[in-house]
Amino acid sequence: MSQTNPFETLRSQLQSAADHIDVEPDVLDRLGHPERVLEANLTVERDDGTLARFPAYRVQFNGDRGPYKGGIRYHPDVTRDEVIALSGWMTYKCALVDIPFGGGKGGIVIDPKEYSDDELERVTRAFATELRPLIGEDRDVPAPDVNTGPREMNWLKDTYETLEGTTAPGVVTGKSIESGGSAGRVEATGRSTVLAAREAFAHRGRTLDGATVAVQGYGNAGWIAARLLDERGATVVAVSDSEGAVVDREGLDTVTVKGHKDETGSVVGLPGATARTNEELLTMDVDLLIPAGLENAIDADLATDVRADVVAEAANGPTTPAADEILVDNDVFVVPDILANAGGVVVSYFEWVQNRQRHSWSETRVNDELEGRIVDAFDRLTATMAEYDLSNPRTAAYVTALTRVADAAEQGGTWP
Ligand SMILES: NC(=O)C1=CN([C@@H]2O[C@H](COP(=O)(O)OP(=O)(O)OC[C@H]3O[C@@H](n4cnc5c(N)ncnc54)[C@H](O)[C@@H]3O)[C@@H](O)[C@H]2O)C=CC1
Ligand SMILES: O=C(O)CCC(=O)C(=O)O
Repeated sequence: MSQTNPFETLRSQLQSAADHIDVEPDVLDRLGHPERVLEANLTVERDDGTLARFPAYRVQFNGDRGPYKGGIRYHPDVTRDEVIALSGWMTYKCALVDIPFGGGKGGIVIDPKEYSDDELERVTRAFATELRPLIGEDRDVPAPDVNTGPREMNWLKDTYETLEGTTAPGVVTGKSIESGGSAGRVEATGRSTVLAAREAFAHRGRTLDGATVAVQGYGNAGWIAARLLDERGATVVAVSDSEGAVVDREGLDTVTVKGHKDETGSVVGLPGATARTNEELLTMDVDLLIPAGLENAIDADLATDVRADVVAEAANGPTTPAADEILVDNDVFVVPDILANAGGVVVSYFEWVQNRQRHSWSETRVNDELEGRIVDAFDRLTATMAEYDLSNPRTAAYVTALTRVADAAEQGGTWP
């Protein structure tokens, strides 16, 4: 698998859209780079009394449409360019689904499996202390991403509020319900992936009922997508994580797989299933493929062997630009990440609104409003494909998103 730099991927995606709209090269250059990058070294005491150092980043990519918004990732392979790319994707994702946020992202270079819960709490609180001058309900609003969830968001909020001497629940989203989180936020990313896949199938005159599905990555996004597809009558035939894949052509019980992963740490070894590699999963003969792991899962070499009709990108940046072209040439409909996984940030927006209003919505209201946003964004995507005669859905998504960000920047007087 080739390791394309995600920041180059982002710039290539923006260029593909700019080729079809009236954006000057200097404006494109500006909108393809972050406004600022915080680089910190978190120093934390380990349980044995020694010190450990963790490089950490928070990137504020663009704030022309509202406060910077985006998750925080804990992973040993986090790099500065990766976090920049992720923050850029957040900028264009928020614009595409038309919520009043800019884009940001954070990351800590850490393998959380190697640390105790107490150590992870100290790391998170150390990061919150570094972030304090930069974040805030109207400035920059973090959220969960890979290897983080409600627990880490609660710690971030608590540290921020303690240091500021106030209550400010909207300073982070993805919190637990008890700490001001929203109903439906944990499921939102997987839910939007399924809604987007449903729309893509409908666009091709098909339904999800009876469709076969492979899901790469069985974390928050992947497992929820798999479970909802299972509930909607699709057959999930393969799932994976970083350790490998398991396959059952008769269909996996998604809840049983989750239980096995919670118990053993991996989907691998699931009783009754056949072991496969991640590459084999990605090239299986299925109707729907959901990459829900990390970037660069589908490169050009692998793309030629992808046999799914629809790819719905739960992960950010799973398809390299070269692979994207091959998939389009092979008539695979790829629902781009900035639409398919936008449910996470859309429900984060709902959480932020509820926090600002000191009010809470029912889960039904959250899910209904999420569905409306995703369906609208999908309709806009297909309308843009038709209007500009585009065969690549991702280019259409960026045509809309880039136009909105460029308009906001220009009208806000970002440059003379
Ligand atoms: N959590 C959220 O709200 C959102 C997450 N995303 C994206 O979804 C993707 C997954 O994030 P989460 O589910 O939140 O993370 P997670 O930490 O809950 O799960 C990640 C899963 O991916 C697996 N994985 C990692 N490397 C892999 C590889 N090389 N091959 C196969 N599986 C691999 C892990 O084993 C784990 O099962 C990321 O790209 C993230 O940026 C996007 C929007 C929102
Ligand atoms: O919920 C959010 O604010 C951001 C989630 C996220 O990091 C993403 O969409 O990639």
